[in-house]
This record gives sequence, C-alpha cells and structure tokens, in this order.
Amino acid sequence: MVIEGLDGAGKRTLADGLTAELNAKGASVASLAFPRYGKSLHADLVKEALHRGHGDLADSVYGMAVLYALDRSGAADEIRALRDAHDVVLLDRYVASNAAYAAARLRQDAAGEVVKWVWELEVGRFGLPRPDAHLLLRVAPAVAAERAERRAAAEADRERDAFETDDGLQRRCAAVYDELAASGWLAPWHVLDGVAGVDLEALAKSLLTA
Ligand SMILES: Nc1ncnc2c1ncn2[C@@H]1O[C@H](COP(=O)(O)OP(=O)(O)O)[C@@H](O)[C@H]1O
Ligand SMILES: Cc1cn([C@H]2C[C@H](O)[C@@H](COP(=O)(O)OP(=O)(O)O)O2)c(=O)[nH]c1=O
Repeated sequence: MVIEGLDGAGKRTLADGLTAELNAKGASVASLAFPRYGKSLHADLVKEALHRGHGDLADSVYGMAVLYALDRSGAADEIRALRDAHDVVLLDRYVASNAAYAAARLRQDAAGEVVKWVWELEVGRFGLPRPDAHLLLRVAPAVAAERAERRAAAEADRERDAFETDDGLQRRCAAVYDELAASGWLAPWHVLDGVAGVDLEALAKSLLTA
C-alpha cells in the first residue's frame, strides 16, 4: 500500500497513525519511506542535490528521477520479503512520486512522455513490484506548504529543500497526482481528504478486508 501526496501533506503522520490502528487490530505492518535517506547512496545524493550540492545535478529532471528510481531498485528485494512476512506493507512515496514530480517539473500532464518513461524504467526495466493500491493524501498546496514550513521550524535537519520551496511546482504536482489517481495509474487509487482528516479506524478496516 503506497501513500502519496505533496510535501507536508501529512504522509508520515498518516503512515504512523495507520500502523498503530492496524497493529491494534492484530495486523503486522512493515513500512518503508522513499527516498531511503541514510540507507542508500542514491537517496543521499538526492538529498544533497536538493540542498544545492553536486553542481547542476538537481536541474536535471531525468537525472534526479534516475537516482530516485535506483534507490527504489535497491529496495525491491526487501519490499518483496516484507510483503511475504507481513499483513500490510506501507510505502511512504513510491514510483508515482517520480511520475508526479517529474511531470510537474517538465510542465507535462499525466499522459505525457515522462510519466510513461518512469513506468518503463521502474516497472519495465527495474522490475519493481506493483503496489496493490495508492492512498492519495489530498490537501491544498497552500496547506501542505504551511505544514512543511511548520515542520521545518520544529524539527532539526528538516529545512525545506528546492522542491518544497517551489510553490508552482507543488501546485502542478497536485494536479498531476489528481490525474494519476483519476486514471488509476499503476494500481487503483483511493483519495483521502487530508484537511478534513482521515478516519483511521475505517481505513484500517477496509485495508484488512480488501
Ligand atoms: N491532519 C493534520 N493536521 C494538521 N497538521 C498535520 C496533519 N498531518 C500532519 N500534520 C503536520 O504537518 C507536518 C507535515 O506532516 P508529515 O506527516 O511530516 O508530512 P509528509 O510526510 O507528507 O511530508 C508535520 O508537522 C505534522 O505534524
Ligand atoms: C520518492 C521520490 C520523491 N521525489 C521528491 C518529492 C520530494 O519533493 C522530494 C523529497 O522526498 P520527501 O519524501 O519529501 O523527503 P523529505 O521530506 O524527507 O525530504 O523528492 C521525487 O521527485 N521522486 C521520487 O521518486
């Protein structure tokens, strides 16, 4: 099960809440968050590039997308093993993040070139497992930005990066996410209202009966 949404939408908070709720129902849950900072060299290069390291690396949409994809590729066996050992595997961001952000950066929509390229690279070539479903945690870009800003102020080592501070990018990304969800890209999508709040009990129940 993949959780997707803008920076600051509340994905990590949702993953934590959902894990607690599922555990309370007796289900075993494993979670992974992408990029895997501190665990993958590719992810660490991403983080450094987003904070102005490595020259003009962050300017390359395809270059950055390859790094995110290589990070996931290195986790493919782990994901398969977790899937075999647990009732639910929660992924905080996955292939769809690459599709949404790359399309938004290139001002393409979900039917554009780069979204197809991401699918071909990550699913076709790297053989990443397809998820059962996505949860799109939908909030207005302004709300996500405010939450990301508050988090940056409260937590050490969470300064907002080059993507997070780009309001136009976040707005375009929100639109691409809506299109990916509407077209059922890669797997079915369930849209959750991240402002009204998510009914964790009902969500956990529906995941376990699905
Ligand atoms: N439903 C919510 N209402 C208000 N604030 C929230 C909500 N969910 C998360 N937050 C806060 O917003 C910030 C970003 O949340 P986080 O879960 O880290 O987002 P993400 O993982 O999507 O970037 C955090 O400070 C978090 O405490
Ligand atoms: C996982 C992933 C993230 N991204 C983007 C979304 C975010 O703006 C940025 C960093 O990921 P993010 O999950 O926001 O990390 P953190 O909040 O801990 O810094 O990378 C992609 O463009 N492609 C991907 O495949």
